[in-house]
Amino acid sequence: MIATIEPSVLAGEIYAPASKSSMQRACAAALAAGGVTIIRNPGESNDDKAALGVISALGAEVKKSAGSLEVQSSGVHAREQAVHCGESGLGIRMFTPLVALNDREITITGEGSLVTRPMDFFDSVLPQLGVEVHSNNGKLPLKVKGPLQPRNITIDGSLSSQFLTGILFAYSASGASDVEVQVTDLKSKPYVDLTLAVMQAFGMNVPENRNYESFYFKKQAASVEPVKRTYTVEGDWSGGAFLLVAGAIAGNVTIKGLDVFSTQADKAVLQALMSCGAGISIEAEQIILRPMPLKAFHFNATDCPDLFPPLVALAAYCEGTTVIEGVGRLAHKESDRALTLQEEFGKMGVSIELQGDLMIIHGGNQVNGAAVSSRHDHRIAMATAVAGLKATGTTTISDADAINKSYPVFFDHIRQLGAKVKYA
Ligand SMILES: O=C(O)C1=C[C@@H](OP(=O)(O)O)[C@@H](O)[C@H](O)C1
Ligand SMILES: C=C(OP(=O)(O)O)C(=O)O
Repeated sequence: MIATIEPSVLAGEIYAPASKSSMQRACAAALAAGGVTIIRNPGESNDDKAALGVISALGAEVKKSAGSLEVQSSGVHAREQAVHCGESGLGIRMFTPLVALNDREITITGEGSLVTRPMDFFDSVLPQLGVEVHSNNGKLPLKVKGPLQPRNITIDGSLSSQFLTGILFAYSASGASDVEVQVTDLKSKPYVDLTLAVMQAFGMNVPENRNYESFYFKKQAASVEPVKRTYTVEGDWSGGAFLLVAGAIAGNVTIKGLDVFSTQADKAVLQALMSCGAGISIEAEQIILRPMPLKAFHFNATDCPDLFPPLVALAAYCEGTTVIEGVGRLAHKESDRALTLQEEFGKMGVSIELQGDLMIIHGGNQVNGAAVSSRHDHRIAMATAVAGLKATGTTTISDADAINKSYPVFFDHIRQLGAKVKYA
């Protein structure tokens, strides 16, 4: 799909989409905790659909009705020999340890950029937990044969928090008792808070977080009886960040459905918006943005790496030199995002330097509409679209359907806000 964006003035209100981080965790928890779960506000992104496919393959019954899903589960009991994680990094890293609770060999596959993303973690960690693993030199497909046994272990958290999320789910689901997961150099810490919050909401055995260096499952007797529960998927601060930035540069917009008390990492976009002098009012039920002259800002995105793309779009319109820390976190996303941002924004006349862990964006100059490519990275498609709203001339984005990974209605939403956007 090619999307075409013309300079636009935005006005109106919109609900943020469902968070794929919250939705995929809810799927894992509904499977692992057992019982009956009603999931309200379910996400419909490709990553969310993949998660539903995985939990069905692992034994859950999923029934859809308007505005909600019902998931019935008696724990992890695979009924397929293969599970497919689509293109979801969280999906494969969270579900692989859960797949490994089974005592027969199961193949785990993925597609698109996921086949080139690193999974070596499993080669080194799962055998320590009694799991046989075969990977394709640290990449997909994986074959695992459990059952995983929770043991005291130390893992490396520097590449991604997603592996820890998977280990914690699997330990909890397999009755871990008096066992500790130690983690070194953990990055993206708030995502682990979200994992623990979802486990808590599902009545799972939640480990004690000892300063993000150790997660201790205390001694426990029997597991809790499966119950009936309702979980509402949170609005998405990651997708919402694009709407907030669009409002800050191109119009008066009201965004609803974002919980300011969420543990989502990307809620930190509010700090960046405040530091650049955006016209922002944060109210109980909504956030209102209006365009104001913007100034360069300094932001550390080490623990919220998905904010780089919307913040680059914001920085392009901020007078002066913006510095964003955490570039090292971007190499293994859907694309090598630091380079992709540099090259695609470069086509729009936005100069970006990469200096070690720092991204330096020279803002406040004319931003030109241009022919750019998402490189099949959903956040690049959305960032260039937002930048195009205030650019001079037309922006065309090829491979724009990459948005389906996290926010399939993104272009519809900005159109509802008044963006001049065409896609076919
Ligand atoms: O747990 C999650 O929901 C996610 C964690 C982050 O990954 P890392 O932990 O690899 O930074 C983030 O980039 C990803 O989009 C979603
Ligand atoms: C990197 C992302 O997701 P994941 O790692 O789950 O594929 C993302 O959504 O930007």
